[in-house]
Parts: sequence; structure tokens; C-alpha cells
Amino acid sequence: MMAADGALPFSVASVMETVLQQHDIQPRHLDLDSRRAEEIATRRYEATAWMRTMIGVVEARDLPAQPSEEEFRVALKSGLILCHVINKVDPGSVPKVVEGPCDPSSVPDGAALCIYQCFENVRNFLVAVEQMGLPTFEASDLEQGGKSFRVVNCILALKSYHDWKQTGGNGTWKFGGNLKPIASGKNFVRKNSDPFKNSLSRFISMNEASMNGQLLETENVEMPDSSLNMLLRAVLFDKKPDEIPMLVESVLGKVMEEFENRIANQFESTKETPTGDSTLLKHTTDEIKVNDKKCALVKKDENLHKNSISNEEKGRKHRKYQILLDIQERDIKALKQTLLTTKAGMQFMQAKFHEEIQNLGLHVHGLATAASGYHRVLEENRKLYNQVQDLKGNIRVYCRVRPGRSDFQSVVDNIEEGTISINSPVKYGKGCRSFNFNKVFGPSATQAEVFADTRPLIRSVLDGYNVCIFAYGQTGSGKTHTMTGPKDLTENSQGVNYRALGDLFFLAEQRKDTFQYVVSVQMIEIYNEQVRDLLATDGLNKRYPFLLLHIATLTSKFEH
Ligand SMILES: Nc1ncnc2c1ncn2[C@@H]1O[C@H](COP(=O)(O)OP(=O)(O)OP(=O)(O)O)[C@@H](O)[C@H]1O
Repeated sequence: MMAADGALPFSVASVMETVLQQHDIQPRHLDLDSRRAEEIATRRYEATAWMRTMIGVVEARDLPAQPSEEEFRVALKSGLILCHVINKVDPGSVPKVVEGPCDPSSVPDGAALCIYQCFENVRNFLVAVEQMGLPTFEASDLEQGGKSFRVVNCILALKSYHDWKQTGGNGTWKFGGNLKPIASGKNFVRKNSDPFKNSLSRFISMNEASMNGQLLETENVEMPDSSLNMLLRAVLFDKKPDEIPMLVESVLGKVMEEFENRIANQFESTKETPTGDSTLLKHTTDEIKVNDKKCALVKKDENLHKNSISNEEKGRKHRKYQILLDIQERDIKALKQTLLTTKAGMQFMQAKFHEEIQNLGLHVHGLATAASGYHRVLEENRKLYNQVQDLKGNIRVYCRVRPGRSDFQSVVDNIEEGTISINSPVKYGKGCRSFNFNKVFGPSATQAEVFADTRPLIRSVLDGYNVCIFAYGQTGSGKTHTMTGPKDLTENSQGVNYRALGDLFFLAEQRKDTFQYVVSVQMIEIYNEQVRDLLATDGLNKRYPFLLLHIATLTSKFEH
């Protein structure tokens, strides 16, 4: 049968028992509970015997040859026996065994045991066991109510390891490699079990020599193969000889069917693994767990390494950001200080500017007042000036006597301020006649003296008055000489026209900030009742009417 090869995680007996239960075939005269207890005790005695052999009865004095479960637990609770045993199997596995003064046998329930001793020794033992790849147990399993069968399993696994070493230790010893794991079928699922940790004990079985069976659970004990004969005998005990063949055939058929179901379930549960072939069934869950733990430790180390690198990186970034933050805070403080200084400066400048604006306003107001006064005075002056000109007469007539020729006798008898006396020729009756003018200039009068009485009228032109100055006299009397000057013109010989225009532009320049004048000049000649433009360069425009008229706001006409 397949179960016989030991590679399956369940035994023939367990299948048998399941079939009997399902079909309500109860073996008679068989006390399963007592049988199970007997099996547990047998295994405990086996583990105890082996430990006593390993360390000697003296050192194992606290451990009776056939201890009860309680005696077994109390004897091992200090961890001393366990540590000594494992050091015998593999010297140095527990480098330091805490030898306590406590005597567990003298203290009920081990209450007086040194907690430190218990903790250290048991922990060190479990670490060493785990490193060997053996099934472990919980420290609490050594407490009252703990699962001591797991302790037994662990010790028997250690015994198996020791036996393997004793036989030469060929190859690599793997826990479970020569064991029969327990099926994970319905009957073996532990209530409230830890799917990872407790699965160790679920699949643990003892070596073939010591156990020839499977792990015993307190809640659901699997039948060992050694009990198969007992089971069959119990079933067939009260059967008649002619019933036995049919019953055996029926039971075997059911067993085969159950067997196939369990194999199918097992295959289903393992085929999800990458190498889900039948060879995987030979690996125990303990092995997988150890590997998983190692992988977990490696990953943990990698994560720790990554975390440490990440923390260093974070630290560097944090310091960098802190430095930048400090710099920015300093800059912000400096900017705030600058802002305050600038603000204060701006306020000072604003106050100063406001003050200066006020002063300037006062000055402007003063200037405006002064200008207003100046203009009022100027206007008054202008009015008074022109009133004087009016009082002098709107029409003024001056007389100028040309120097006489040496070959002619002058008719001028006498010249006074405004009167000239002329000797009348004989043909008009001898006598002397006087003529009155605004002023009479004698033959020695200069051009400047003649212009002096005319100059005030030039200013009146710029004040808006119309002024006309013209010369009248017979041919050769000196009109051109008086108005323009001689042919060889000098500054002193300039006549009224030049001097009047000179004064006109001089006064306009003086008043340019106040007034803007536009000056145009037109010079015409009226001769033999013909009007001619003397400034025209084109002969066609010389005669009146002119094609081009010059418009002037202020006009001064000079004619002779
Ligand atoms: N006051 C003066 N002093 C010296 N020379 C003068 C004076 N007045 C006139 N003359 C001279 O007398 C001459 C005639 O004068 P002018 O040409 O000015 O007269 P006129 O009145 O303009 O003559 P016409 O009407 O023919 O043009 C000129 O040679 C001029 O230089």
C-alpha cells in the first residue's frame, strides 16, 4: 500500500479509523483513549530514557525513568537537562548553561524556579534546536497545562538527529527526510492552531525506529501503524467466520477510497508550489518553515540595511533642507531689515519732499504775487508811456535841413527849437517867413539825433499801437539819406529804418519770456502814382497789385 512507503503524510491506521467511523463500524473491547494515553506515555518514556542515557542518571536525577506528564514537565522546566542533552548531541550548541540553585523537585509546580534560569536555558535550547532544523516547542509548553507532547516530539527528533550522527552522518541530515509527516486532512486540523508555527508539531513524526507512527495531538490523536493489527482484531473480534471475508473486502474498498481521497487532497494542497511533483511530499513542513524563517531573516536584514540607508539619506536631506531653511530665514530677516530701513528712508524722504513742496508752493505763490504785481506795474507803465506819447501828439512833424552846397546860398535864416525862418526870394516879396514843427534839425544834425525823437514810438509798436513814419520833401532834399542812410553805410550813418528795426528786434528779444512777436517787413515804392515792391526778386511781382501779400501783426511802413 502507498502508506507503507512512508512518503505519505498519513498512516494506514488513520485511514482505517476514519473509514470505521464514517461507516459506524465500532471496534469493540477497544479503549481508544487508554490506547492513546498509552502511546503518549510510551513516547515520553522513550524520550526520558534516551535523555537519561545521554547525560547519566545522576545528572538526570530529577527525571524519573518513567515520569508522569507532570514530572516530565517539571523536570525539564529549568532547561538544565535539555541544555546538557543537546550539548551531548552537538557540543557547544548551548555555549553557556545557567546552573541554578533551584531544585524543582522540592518546589511544587516549579514556582520557586529561577525565572532567569528557566528563560535563558530554555531559550538557548530552543535556538539551538531551531538552528539544527528540528521541531521546536513553546516555552509555555513546559508550564502547567502546556502541550508536553510537543516537548516529547522535539526530544525524539533530537534523538533521531543524534542517531543519524552516530551512524556516520552521511549526506545532509534533513529533519523529516526519514520521517512520515502527518496528513493535513480534516482529522488533523488543530482547533485554534497557528497555521505556521503549530504546523510544525502537526507534521512532526518520530523516526521509524522509535515510533513507527505519527505525531500525537492532545486534541485529535492519530492512530499509529503499530495499532493497525489491534484495530483489525477489535473490529473482527465478534464477527462470525463467514462474515469476515465480506467485511474485510468492504473495509478494504472503503480504505482504498479514503486513501485516494486523501492523496487527491494532498496533491491539491501541494500542487500550487512551483515544483509540485511527488518529490515535494518528502519535504517536511519543518524544513520549509526553517527555510522560510531564513528567508525572512535575510529579508529582514535587507530591509534593515535598506532602512538604514534610507534613514541616512533622509538624514542628509533633512540636514540639507535645514541649512537651506536657515539661509532663507537669514535672508528673510535681512530683507525685513532692509525693508524697514527703506521704509524709514522713504518716510523721511516723503516728509522732506512734502516740506519742500510746501516751501516751493510758498515760493511759487510769492513769485506769482510778484509776477502779478510786475505785470500790473508793467501795464501801468505801458499805459503811462503811451499816454506820454499821446500827449506829445499822435501826429508829429519834424523838419531836417540838408547841408547846403557851397555854390548855392542857403535860404535858411534862422533855426530854433521848433521854428525855422526862411528868407523869401525876391520874386515872392522880400521878407522872412517862419514855420513851426515839433522839432527842426539843422544841417549838422546827425542820424542818431534825428532817430532819438522817433525811438519812443518803436516801443509803442510792441505795445500794440500803430505807428507810421514817413519822409516828405522835394527831390534831392535828403529823404533817402534820413530814412536809410548814405550809400557807404556805417553804423553811425544808419538811418531811421535800420535803427527802428534794430530797436524792434531788441525789445522783442527782451520780452520773449512774456510775449511772442511775429515780424514781417514789406517795402514798397510809390512813384509817379505807381506802387512797386522793392523787396521782390521776381520782376513780375514788382508792380502792384502784388501776387504775394505779407501779413504782419505788427506793421511798420516806411516810404519816401
Ligand atoms: N543831411 C545830409 N547830409 C549830407 N548830405 C545829404 C544830406 N541830405 C542829403 N544829402 C545828400 O544830398 C543828396 C540828395 O539826397 P537824397 O538822395 O537823399 O534826396 P532825395 O530827397 O531822396 O531825392 P529824390 O527824391 O530824388 O530821391 C545825396 O547825395 C545826399 O547824400
